[in-house]
Order: sequence, then C-alpha cells, then structure tokens
Amino acid sequence: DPTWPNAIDEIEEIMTQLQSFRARKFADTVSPCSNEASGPGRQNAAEWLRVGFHDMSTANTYFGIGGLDGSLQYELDNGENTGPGHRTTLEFMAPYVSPRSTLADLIALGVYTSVRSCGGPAVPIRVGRIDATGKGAPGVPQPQNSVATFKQQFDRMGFSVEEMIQVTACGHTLGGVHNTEFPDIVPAGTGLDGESGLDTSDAVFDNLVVTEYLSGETKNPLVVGPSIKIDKNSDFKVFNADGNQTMEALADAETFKSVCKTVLQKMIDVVPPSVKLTDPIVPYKVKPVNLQLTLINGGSTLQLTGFIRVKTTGLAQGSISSVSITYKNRRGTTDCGLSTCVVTSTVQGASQGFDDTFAFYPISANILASSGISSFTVTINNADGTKDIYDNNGNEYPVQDAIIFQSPQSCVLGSSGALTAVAAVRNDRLSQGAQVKVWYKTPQTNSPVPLLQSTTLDLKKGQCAGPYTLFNVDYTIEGGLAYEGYVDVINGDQSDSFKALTSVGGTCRAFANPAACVGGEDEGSGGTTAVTSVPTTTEALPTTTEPPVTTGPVTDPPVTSPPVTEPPTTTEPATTTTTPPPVPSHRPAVDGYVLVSCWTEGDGVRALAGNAYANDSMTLETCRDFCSNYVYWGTEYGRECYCGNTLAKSSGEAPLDECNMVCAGDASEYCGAGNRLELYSTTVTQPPTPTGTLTHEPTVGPYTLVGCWTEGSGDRALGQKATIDPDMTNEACAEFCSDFRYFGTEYGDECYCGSFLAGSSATAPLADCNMPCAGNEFEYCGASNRLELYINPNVTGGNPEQPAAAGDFVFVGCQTEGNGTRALTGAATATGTMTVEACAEFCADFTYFGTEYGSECYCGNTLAPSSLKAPAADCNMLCSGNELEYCGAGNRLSLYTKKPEELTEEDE
Ligand code: HEM
Repeated sequence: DPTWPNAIDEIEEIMTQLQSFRARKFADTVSPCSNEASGPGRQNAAEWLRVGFHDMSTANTYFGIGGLDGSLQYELDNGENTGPGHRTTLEFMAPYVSPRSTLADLIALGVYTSVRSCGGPAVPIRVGRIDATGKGAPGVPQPQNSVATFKQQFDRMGFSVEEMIQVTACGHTLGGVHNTEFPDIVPAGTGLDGESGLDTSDAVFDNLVVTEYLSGETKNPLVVGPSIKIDKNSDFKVFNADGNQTMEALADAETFKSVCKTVLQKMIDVVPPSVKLTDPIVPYKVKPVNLQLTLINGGSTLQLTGFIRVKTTGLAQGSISSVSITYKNRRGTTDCGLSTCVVTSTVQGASQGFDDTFAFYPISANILASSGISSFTVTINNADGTKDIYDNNGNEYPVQDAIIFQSPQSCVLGSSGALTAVAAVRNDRLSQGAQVKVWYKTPQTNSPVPLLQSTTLDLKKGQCAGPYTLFNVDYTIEGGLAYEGYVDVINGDQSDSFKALTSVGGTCRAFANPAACVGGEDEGSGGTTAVTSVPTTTEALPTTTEPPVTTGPVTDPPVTSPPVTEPPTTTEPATTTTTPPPVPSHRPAVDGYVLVSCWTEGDGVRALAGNAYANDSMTLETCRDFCSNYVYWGTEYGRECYCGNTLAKSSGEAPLDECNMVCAGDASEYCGAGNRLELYSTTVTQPPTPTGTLTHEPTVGPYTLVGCWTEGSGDRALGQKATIDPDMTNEACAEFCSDFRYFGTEYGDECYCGSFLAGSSATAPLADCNMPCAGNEFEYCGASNRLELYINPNVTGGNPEQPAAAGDFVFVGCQTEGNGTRALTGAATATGTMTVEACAEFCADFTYFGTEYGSECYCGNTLAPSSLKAPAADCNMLCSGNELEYCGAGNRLSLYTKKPEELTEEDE
C-alpha cells in the first residue's frame, strides 16, 4: 500500500470508486464504451481519449514546455481543436477539479477510464500534473500534413516514428470522423449519424484498426475514400511511414494491447521537467476515507467519523467478518480512559471500479477530548478467525487533533456564497493562532472550466469549550460556485484540510453548552460562567425550574462570559472597558419582525415548538437569523432562542416589564426572562396561525412520501447528491434528485438524493419532521437530523437495500418470527420471483406484511407479541425476484406496515 495520506488519494478515489456506495461516478458517461451521452454519433469514450492526445500534442520536449497541462481548456477556438467533444469532456471533468486533483491529472485519468471502459489495457496513472493558466503553442497534427511534418511533430512531442504509428493506431481503434467537423472527409449522408468509424468496431478497444488496414479491407476515412484526393488520408501517411513494419507487429491482438498500454502511458506522461509525477496508482488494500474529528458534548468529546475502505477484489463473499481500528491517545499511548481504544465495525456498503471492488466499514468513536488521538492501526478480522494488521507501512495512520474543522458550526449558502468557517484549536496551541485557506472556483470567460483559486484568512478567537477554543470567520465566495469549494483550517504546522463545502450545511449550529475552559487563556474566568448548569435546548425543560429573576439585570448580568463568539468589539479586552453598561430597551422591530409583547411559555409545552438553541452570545439579531424561516421567534432567559409558526394555545401575553433580562450577547436589548419570551412576529397583523395548514405532502411528482426518517449514523441516509437552497421545497428537491430512487428534505432548506438508503437510517415519528420548507411555509421539509423521505419505486439501481416503502406500506424493521408461532398469521405465499413489492400487493388488505428467507411472504393484521426486533443487518437475504432488495433471512422478517392514513394519496 502507499503510505497514507498521499498525493494520489483523491485521484485514486475518483479512479476506483466508480459505482455503488460512495461512488464518484467518473466513468458514467463513457460506460458502456458505446455510450453516446452527448448525442447520436458522438461516443464520449472516443472523445475523452482524443482530448488526452490534443492536450498533450503541442508539447515541445526540447524546450521542456507544454505537454499534458490542461491548456486545451484555453485552446478550444484556435482551429486545431474542432468539434464539440473537447468542450463537453472538459465540462464533465470540471467539477472534479480540486486542490488535490488538477484538470491535467483528470484528463490523464480520462485516458485510463475511456480505454478501460472499452475493454483496453489499464494504462498506469501517475499524478502531479500542473494546470496551465493560459493557452500554449499550437501544433496538433492535422490530416492534411505531410509525412515529414508528422514525423517532426511527434519528434517534438518525444515520440519516435515507431511510437507515432503505435499511438495513432491505439487512438484510432475508437470513434470516427464526423461530418460536422470534416465534411470533406465524411460527406453529408455518409456514415451513421454523421460519423464514419475508424474501424468496424469503433466502440471496442481492439486491433481491427490495424488488421483491416493491413488486409486492405479498411473503411477508415483517414485511409480510404474522399480523403485521398484532398491529401487528408493522414492514417495512411502515418501507418505507412515505415513501410507498414510497425503495423504488422501490431497485428497480434495481445501485442497491440501491451504496446498501447506503454505508448498511451507515455502520451499522458509528457510533462515539463519541473513536474514530478508520483508512482503509478495502485489502489490501497486498506485506506482511511473521509476521516473527521468533531468536537462535541460541550468540548468534552472528540468524535471520530469516517470509513475504513478495504479492497475486496478476489475475496470470497463474507470472508471478512469485521474491521477494527486501535487508536493511540495524544501522548502516543494506548490508555483510553474508561473505554478501550478499539472500535469495531461491520460492512456498510460496497463499491467497484473496472478492476477492483471495495467494502466500507464505518468508523465512529467517541474520544475523550482531554486525552485526544494521534494515530491508529487497522485490524481486519477474517471470518476464519485470523487477523491481518495494517500499520500504514510502519507509520500507523496519523490523526492530528491540534486543529479541527467544525462542520456543524460552519455553514455555506450556495445562493449568496456566504461562508462561515469554524475550527476548534487545542488550548495548548492557541499561541499559534488559526487560519483558514478557502479554495473557491470562479467562472472563466475563455474556458469552460472554472478557475480554482485560494485565499487565506485569519480566524477570530471565540468561546472556549473544555480543552479547545473555537475560532471563526465569515467570508463571501463570489462567482456562484460556493459548493464546489473546499477549506483547510491551519494551526502552525498542523492542518485539517480538504473539507468539501458540499458536505457543509446551510445553517450554522450553535456550539451547545460549552464546558468550563481547561488550559485556555480563559481558564479561571471560564469556570464562573456556569454555562454547564443550563439545560440543553432540545429537551422540553419545565419552565418552572428556571430561577425567578426579579431585579437588576443591568447591574448583574446573568451570563456575560468572555469571549463570546461574536463580541461587539474584538480587539478590546473586556477588562479595559470602563464605560457604564448601556441602558437596555425593548427593540420595537428587528429586521422585518416586530415585537409582539412579552409572552409566557405554554402549560407544559413550549410556546414556540419549531426549533431552538441557546448560547452566551445571544442577541435578538442572532435569534432572528436562526429563526428566519418562521413566523414567530422569541428570546428567553437572556440566552435562549425559540422559533415556531404557531403559538401554543396555553401560552399568552404578559406585561412587557416582566421581560427584564438583557441579552447575553448585547446588554443594550432585552431577551425575555425566566418563563418569559421576548416575542417577535413577521408582521403585526399576522393572524395567530398561518393561513392554510402545514402538511406532509403525500405525493410530489412521481415520488410518494415514505415518512420521517433519521439520518444514518456516520453517513448520510442519502449520500449521493445534495444541495441547500433558501427557497427549498419538496418539489424543488424532487426535481434536483429526479435520477434517484429517493429524495429527502431536511432542516427546512437541505435536499439529499440517493439510489438507496443507508442501512443505519431508520423510521422516526412523523411529528419529528416539524420544520416547514424554507421556500413554502405550508409544507414540511424534515427537521434537524430528520429527513422528509420520498421514494420513486420506478427508479431502480444502486446498492442492494431494504426499500423504505412498497405500495402503501413503510418499512418497520427486521423482526424475528414468533416463539412457536408465526409473527404474521393472516396469509402466506412463497415464490422464486419474490420481491418486496409483490409481497406488498399480495398483502394489500392487511396491516402488516413481511418477507422472509428470500422467497416467502406473510401477511397479518397483528404481530405476534413474541416476534422481536432484530438488528437491521440480520435481514440480509436478497429477494429471489430482485437482487437489489432484501427479503428477510432465515427466521427473520423484513417487516412493513401500512402508512398512517394521513400520508396516503386518497386522503388528499
Ligand atoms: C497524425 C496524428 C493524428 C491525426 C492527423 C489525427 C486526426 C484525426 C481526425 C481528423 C479525427 C476525426 C475527428 C472527428 O471528426 O471527430 C480523429 C479522431 C480521433 N482521434 Fe486522431 N489523429 C491523430 C492521432 C491520434 C492519436 C495519437 C490519438 C490518441 C491516442 C487519437 C485519437 C483519436 C480518437 C479517439 C478519435 C475519435 C474521436 C471521436 O470519435 O469523437 N488520434 N483523429
């Protein structure tokens, strides 16, 4: 294995994870080889291979300039790169450009991908190419050139005459000549869809281009036909340049493939001498993927998430029973406090490329923040009882915990490009400060590929939480491509890098209940904030337990712990402030919301039940921003913020002077009091409840509602595509995800797509999905960690999965049979073509159905009490009639139940 982390890591992933779980889908438009994804007569695989040649062929190896450098993106209109194929190829590759994958490396990878997709050899891929920033010299060989010119041109590229013949034959085994591009070679009306093949198997990487030429039977338009008269029969000129000697050697099919492997690698490895390429990529046997630490639990815990990817090529199914990581703490010892330093997991998904298959083992470890982590080793526990230990070539797999990108507290909005980046820095390293490097793309007028640039900013110090301190900065990414950006957070010689902004949410979540500061600059004062005594906002705290606050909040502010995350003045230490505290007031209006009154909490319920958070930098403005999707919001007890579209009936108006606590983050304004909300509403005339009712939409286009589902643990429930939009609706998400079997809206403005549902995602009460859509206040769009989940059963593909819904039924879970009795006793059938849908139809008149042992189907109106819940992974037999669905297992039912009536269409 390469030593991880490594310069090849990103390209290796794009190269190998082509399909299914965590697929990068780089081969989609060139698979199969005959795919004409850009239109009839246009084979994308052939276009990709030609792009590799055209980008390279202007190289001058004598001067050490040009070569495979992505300069083609700036040369599309120079007359040498005719036809639409170059542009569409570069447009496809553009989103894959990143700080760790240049366009030039992707073009090289495109040669491997297209050749392999067409049955050709695996061209070795090395990485490290550098992208040109403007056009290079001209010099792509043109069909009208003389043999002497061709020889000169290839000599300039570093190719001998033999290699010129070889590489041209290897290129011209795919695709053809197009009427639109060369009407004088392929006149209108000839060829199929305006394309005339260079050999008779133009979508197979074979040597017919050679044998047909040698036997005189070729129809290659660059050898025979109108090209001869106009002297554009370039393949004849090239192939015949040494009296057919090289072509005769290529007449052997195996020789052709091995020669092409060598010469195509030579083609993509033409780079200036200043570029140092890595060794060819060999996929890792064991590779950590997407590892991330996150500071949680008020700063007491580091959560480690990600996957261990294991290459399973050639292994028998089930030969690995589990994978463990064994980690060391920050001091490099294996003392992990009360818990062990070992985390074990079973497979969550599989993916495959052309030559390899991989299984993914999710990692989720809660590590004591005070002891931290420095490295780990991986143990593969084989089913035969043996173990294989991987230690990253003796280095162990490194994990630094000096600086951590805090994804939950960070946020980015695609529409405006507004980015808030938050990092946690270990308190013993505060003196080194913190920076963020923002990588962003801007459209270019002279290229179809946006330009990747970066800017480095200082992060501002914010609140301390246990052994870490949070830092943050706001930045606006111009150009409309914020989601294609990345951030690195940096602390001295340590960094947490390559955080894709696609995986950052649209809402910055407050860091809840920071623990007393340990070892930071605020130690001592940190302990006096008493923040730990404030209950978490998610639990419905009985409001009566809040201490009554009656007097003098101005002279004795309840919580004003420095530093707050957004202090009004950042440069001045609080101690130097000698000015008297400002006189607080009730703000009559805050950004489009007006003050309703002081308001009591409900009777045993929150007045506003939509969403909530609390922290010690609370101001009316931050609460308003947090609740901007809601009709009402209110601040309470100086530091709490609640949102809702309706007010609980049992809550009511109170005298304004009872709201007498100032805001924790701004002493000039009031933020309610104990059991008192400083209540704001969108307009004064707003009726107490919105007109129209908030509903769960039963159907959206071809999708039907499954219900409310949790996110997966460690991975997104729907992990293949995502977007965030301040105008999100279920309709918009359905359209965005139309190629996928599932879509789900979450947190009001987020949208996720997937062709299968993560196994760890489970059904949740419908009432959990209580956030209105950001773009439609009468439609629900999930909630925090809750998906409003929809399915279109007509879209199939992806991983084998347990369908979340079938007919009018939704999945309940994996269940055992009853003890001495069937779990479901209503009706039963068994067939060799069983599917979840077929069983749903068979049991249409019952409340429950379950599939078992791949082929059996049971119905019932009640479930035997002795039938017990089993782990979801137990139900692992594929349905006899559908390899992409699970149908229980031995003594295990994949159990489904009728949807609640309010969710079915008839009720609409
Ligand atoms: C003397 C050198 C070469 C000349 C004059 C030449 C010329 C041409 C011409 C005129 C076409 C037709 C383009 C169209 O109508 O779409 C073509 C197609 C193609 N060339 Fe070359 N070529 C040369 C070498 C190469 C090399 C070295 C490769 C790659 C290794 C290559 C790969 C291809 C491919 C894959 C196509 C098919 C494109 C498609 O179907 O869209 N060519 N070439």
